[in-house]
Amino acid sequence: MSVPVMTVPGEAPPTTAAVRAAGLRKTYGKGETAVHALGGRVGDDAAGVDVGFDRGRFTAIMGPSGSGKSTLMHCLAGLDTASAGQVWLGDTELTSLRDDQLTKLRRERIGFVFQAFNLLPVLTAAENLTLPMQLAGRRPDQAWMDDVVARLGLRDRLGHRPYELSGGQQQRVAVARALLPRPDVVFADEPTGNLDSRAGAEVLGLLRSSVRETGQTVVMVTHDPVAAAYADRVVLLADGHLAGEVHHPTADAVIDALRGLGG
Ligand SMILES: Nc1ncnc2c1ncn2[C@@H]1O[C@H](COP(=O)(O)OP(=O)(O)OP(=O)(O)O)[C@@H](O)[C@H]1O
Repeated sequence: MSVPVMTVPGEAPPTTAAVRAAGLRKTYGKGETAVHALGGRVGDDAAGVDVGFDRGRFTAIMGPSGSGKSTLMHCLAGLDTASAGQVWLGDTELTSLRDDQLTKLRRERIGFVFQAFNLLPVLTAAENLTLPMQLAGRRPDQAWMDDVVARLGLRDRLGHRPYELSGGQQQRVAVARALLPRPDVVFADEPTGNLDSRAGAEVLGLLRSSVRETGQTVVMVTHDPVAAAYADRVVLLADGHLAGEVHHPTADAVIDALRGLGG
């Protein structure tokens, strides 16, 4: 017998993992200079990293410098290959794909927001926004584009080039660019690292509302407990291993959890 799924208006629907990893390990280099960035050494007793990121939720990844946050994100996003273990994006196992298949998957199903905005300086905001979809041979849905542009407060900036925009405006273009193809997951790597606190709060609020209002899945690496408090859940890493979680985080709860790691 199937059980009806009840959703309450205004609340997120029940979730399953949009992206997950099992037994994930990453080692850089070989021999004596090898760095076991994630999950320890292959063959060690300790298991690799098992972690899932719920669909329609905002998750932050935190931990001390060198704990493996970027490595985890890069492996989850198919930007780096795993040394062992598996990564799935929905039902697709990334770790079994060839490079060309991974490139296609990243283009079609993953959105990225980086600390450095990564906008092309010769293109207008509008051209930057639509470039990834054009490269993928897709046409953005006009109503959806209008909605994203309006929500991100970019309507009167679309004809501007990046150097004519503030850092906060540039990052909002980068967020809109990531949201436009309706990706399975948006990965954000220190998205507020180059912004002042007000512009940072705007960008985080936009990521938050994309999760709440459109069910977008967001996974964000950050050092900032205030930024992490915008998330539904914080996953903590230490020395390349999972080291705990904070649900419904406040900045203070995150600071306490990081202190517990010695971070
Ligand atoms: N390409 C690489 N080659 C060799 N070692 C690497 C490489 N990338 C990362 N590492 C090492 O792997 C470990 C984890 O790095 P990673 O960048 O994932 O940590 P992080 O938690 O994101 O750090 P930070 O907060 O400082 O950005 C570190 O010891 C780092 O020096």
